[in-house]
Amino acid sequence: MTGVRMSRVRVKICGITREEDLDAAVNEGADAIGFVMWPNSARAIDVERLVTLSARVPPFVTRVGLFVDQDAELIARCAPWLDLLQFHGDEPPEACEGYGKAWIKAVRMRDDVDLAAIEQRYSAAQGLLLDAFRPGIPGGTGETFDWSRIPRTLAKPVILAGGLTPDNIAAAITAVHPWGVDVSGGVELERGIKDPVRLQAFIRNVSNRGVTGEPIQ
Ligand SMILES: O=C(O)c1ccccc1NCC(=O)[C@H](O)[C@H](O)COP(=O)(O)O
Repeated sequence: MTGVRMSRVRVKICGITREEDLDAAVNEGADAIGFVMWPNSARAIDVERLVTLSARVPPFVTRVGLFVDQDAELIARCAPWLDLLQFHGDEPPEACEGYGKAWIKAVRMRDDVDLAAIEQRYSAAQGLLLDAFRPGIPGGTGETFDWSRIPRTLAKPVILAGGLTPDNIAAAITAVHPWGVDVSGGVELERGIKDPVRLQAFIRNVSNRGVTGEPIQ
């Protein structure tokens, strides 16, 4: 049987801290690389490391910087080394703008979250990254959430995150039909250290799916 490939699901590998992990992700075909600039994370890098790692990213791979309610001055210092900003805190929309970069809004899927209202409020965001909610932890929890809570009616591209692994990614794509997927802990040996085997399996398992979640023949 020949499958019709309508589109492909984009993959972001998040929490990159080392050159070898960056190279492995890029060589496997990652569309985007995430750098955690929030200093309280075990996956955090500083601006100096960002400059070094960012320079290693080839053309057509998106460099994404993650921020959690951080100073405008720090974000502005990072921005020249990034293609896209990802905001995980309570930043109002105005605080996400003014850096000359496209940005996405990370939304933690608390029980009472109103995605339609968030989409309206953050209307200038390029997409919504939907992640698990755990009190006090702004991201990278390694936990999934109930994917059926994501309405099909959102206008913005959805990036699915939270507890994705090589084993559940096919089911996640089938359930959500996301524009993209984002993984950190599911491809790690330990925090900030990626496992090349899991990385390869994750990206290959995404690449084998179209937007319908059906295998591509
Ligand atoms: O990874 C972190 O430590 C982190 C800290 C603060 C804000 C965001 C963070 N990560 C955000 C990501 O984009 C993760 O990739 C996403 O939350 C999924 O993580 P995981 O559940 O481990 O795959």
